[in-house]
Formats: sequence, structure tokens, C-alpha cells
Amino acid sequence: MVEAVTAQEMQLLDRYTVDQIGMPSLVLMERTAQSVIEVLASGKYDLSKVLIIAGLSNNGGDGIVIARLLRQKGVNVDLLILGDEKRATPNTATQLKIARNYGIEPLHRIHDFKHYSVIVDALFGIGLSKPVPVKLGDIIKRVNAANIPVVSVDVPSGLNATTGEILGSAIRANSTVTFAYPKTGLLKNEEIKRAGDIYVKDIGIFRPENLEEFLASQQEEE
Ligand SMILES: NC(=O)C1=CN([C@@H]2O[C@H](COP(=O)(O)OP(=O)(O)OC[C@H]3O[C@@H](n4cnc5c(N)ncnc54)[C@H](O)[C@@H]3O)[C@@H](O)[C@H]2O)[C@@H](O)CC1
Ligand SMILES: [K+]
Repeated sequence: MVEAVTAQEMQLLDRYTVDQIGMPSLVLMERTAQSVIEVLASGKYDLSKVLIIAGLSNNGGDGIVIARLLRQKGVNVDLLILGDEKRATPNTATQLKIARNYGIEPLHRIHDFKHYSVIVDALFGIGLSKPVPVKLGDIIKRVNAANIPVVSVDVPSGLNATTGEILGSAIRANSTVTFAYPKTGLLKNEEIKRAGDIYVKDIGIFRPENLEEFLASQQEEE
């Protein structure tokens, strides 16, 4: 049986890994990005012109690291940042600063998504629970309409990671690279179609021997 977790359970595991184990969250972010690059470079995707679409929460931070690592490998990559940079999470603000210091200047709009050979979707991850704002929903629709291969980071943006519900609009991905455990919202029929091929990657998140018991004990402590 595949052990899948809800967004809230994944957040507990993330927190435990960072606060109790002591793994720095920026290290997790770096490994997250490396694991997405493994899938991008597996031969299935044309990396001649890559677009990373990043929000300003931690899923976006993963995307910014992907842009930096690809640029350092000599890949032709654009980074589209959506949202108000002043509202970036601390890790994502740090990643933006590092990316700029490596010479990456983010774009804030794209006229034609069809120019790209592959798009990496790092707009929203497991933290999304409310409907996506209309402006971002329009961009999601334009990306889907462009019919370019999309690789989603953790979950297709716009999908509720726990229930699989589409929160207004959601990306249609060819592959989804998710971390530590599959998320419950990825595994139903319709959602599997949205997520495409699902890859579950180890990024250093604590994996207890008995997941159910561990989650119950953590939830009691909360
Ligand atoms: N916490 C950790 O230790 C790690 C998190 N990682 C990444 O972080 C993701 C989770 O990040 P976050 O919880 O920061 O959030 P997300 O990047 O999933 O984005 C959702 C966030 O967007 C904002 N939001 C929600 N609804 C919105 C709306 N309607 N309009 C505008 N903004 C809205 C909220 O701030 C919400 O927290 C994971 O999916 C994963 O990709 C990875 O970097 C690995 C380590
Ligand atoms: K995403």
C-alpha cells in the first residue's frame, strides 16, 4: 500500500525535520530543487528553453533554486516571479537574493508561453487552501492552453494537496515531483490526470518507521 499524507501531515513532518532533527530548511529547498532537476534531465524533456514560474511562498522558493541550478549548468532558463516580492517568505526572499547575485533577473510577465520547451510550475504547493486569485488563475489557464510540457513542483498549482479539489484553476502537468510521501490529493482518478507521472523523491525529510503512530503522537502534542 502506498503511504500518502495530507498537507497538514506533511507540514508536521517538515516542521519536525527542521525543528527537532535540526535540518536547515534551506538545505531541504536545495535538495527539493535537485530532485526536480533529476526528472527534468531524465531525457523525457527538451531543455532548450526552460521557464520557471515561481510564486513567493516556499514552493516558489524551490522554483527559484531550480532556475539558479539550471543556469549554472548552462541551461537557457527564464524565471517568472508572480506576486509582490515584499510578501515573500523568508526562505524565498533569501533565494531571490542569491539568484540575483548569480545574475538572474526575474521577469514579471510573459507574452507567449509557447516560446518555451518546458515549463516548471512552482506557483503554489501544499500550503494552498483558498481559491487562487483571479490574476494567477488566468496565468494558469494560459499555461494550460499553451500545450507545453509542464513539470509541477510538489503538486500541480491550484490543486488542494489533501482533497484534490481544484481551487478555481489548476495546472495540468505532464509530471509532478513530490517530496517524501505522495500527497492524498494527487492519488484520485481525476487528480492523477492533472498530476501526470508522479515521482516521489527523498529530500531528507524525517520518515518514521510507523508513520501512523508518529503522526498521531505529534497531533496530540499540538
Ligand atoms: N517547509 C519546508 O520545510 C519545505 C517546503 N517546501 C516547499 O514548500 C511548499 C509549501 O510552501 P508554503 O506553505 O510556503 O506555501 P505554498 O508555496 O504551498 O503556497 C501557498 C501559500 O500561498 C499563499 N496563498 C494561499 N492561498 C492564496 C491565495 N488564494 N492567494 C494568494 N496567496 C495564497 C499562502 O501564503 C499559502 O501559504 C511545499 O509544497 C514544498 O514545495 C520544500 O522547499 C521543502 C521544505
Ligand atoms: K506547484
